Amino acid sequence: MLEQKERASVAIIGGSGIYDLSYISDVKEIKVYTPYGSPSDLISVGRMGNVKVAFLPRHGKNHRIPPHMINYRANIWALKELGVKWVISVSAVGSLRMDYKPGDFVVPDQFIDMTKKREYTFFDGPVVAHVSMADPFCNSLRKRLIEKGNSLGIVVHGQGTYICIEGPRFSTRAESRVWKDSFKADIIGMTAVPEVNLACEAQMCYATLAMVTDYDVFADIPVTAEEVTQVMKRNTENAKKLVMEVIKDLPESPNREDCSCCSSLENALL
Ligand SMILES: CSC[C@H]1O[C@H](OP(=O)(O)O)[C@H](O)[C@@H]1O
Ligand SMILES: Nc1ncnc2[nH]cnc12
Repeated sequence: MLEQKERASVAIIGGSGIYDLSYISDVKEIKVYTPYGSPSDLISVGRMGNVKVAFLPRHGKNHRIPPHMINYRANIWALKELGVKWVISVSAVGSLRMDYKPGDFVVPDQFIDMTKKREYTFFDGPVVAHVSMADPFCNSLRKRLIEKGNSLGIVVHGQGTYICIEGPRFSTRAESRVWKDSFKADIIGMTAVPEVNLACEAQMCYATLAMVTDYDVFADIPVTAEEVTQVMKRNTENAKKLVMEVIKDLPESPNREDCSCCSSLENALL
């Protein structure tokens, strides 16, 4: 049940270090109720130019929810309730390769799921769905982030495999070696799964703008939470600018010729 009649076509889910979005005007904070309980926080609904935008801080405003305790289903459900079609997730990630440097952005095209105990689906029965995850991130939205980033002179790597660990702890050195050398993952974080899966089930276009904050634990000095937030703070302006420029040019609804996100359930339901 919705408390009000606010709508938005685009949502930004802010990760570590991004708890508000200065570029939104006419902001109203709203509470959205879902069958899965409360989203991570009130949702800010406002405008960027002519586009109606919703903003949700994934960990809550004071970073009080750790990655394994986030109610991903409530978050995605709430955004769907608001009419959201496009979701841009901003996330801090560790790098597993030297050429993806702290401060660079990556727009991942694949993920590897190493999480252990999350709620991964809206389809717990009696309706059963097996949604394709071959290309989990929306290619149309990814392309917009990459091209706009390049035109703004921001370093955006256009490909990457995001390995999602359960957290909240960081990896051991042995684990990091496996992610990097055996699994050939490029970046590491704790939140893309099941956020992206659920967005696919909800037939929304979803892409991650990942900001590299550290070299995980294969560097001499292993990553710390303090390091992640400091690097993120120094680079949030670039993230916000890029997101805003992409949103300004987004059509109200995705074009079916550019991606198949809004028909993801067509061959998935049993
Ligand atoms: C603060 S260090 C680890 C934390 O940062 C990332 O969060 P997010 O993806 O929401 O930016 C990572 O996934 C961990 O949750
Ligand atoms: N090295 C790392 N491992 C897991 N999540 C992260 N978020 C930012 N850096 C990370």
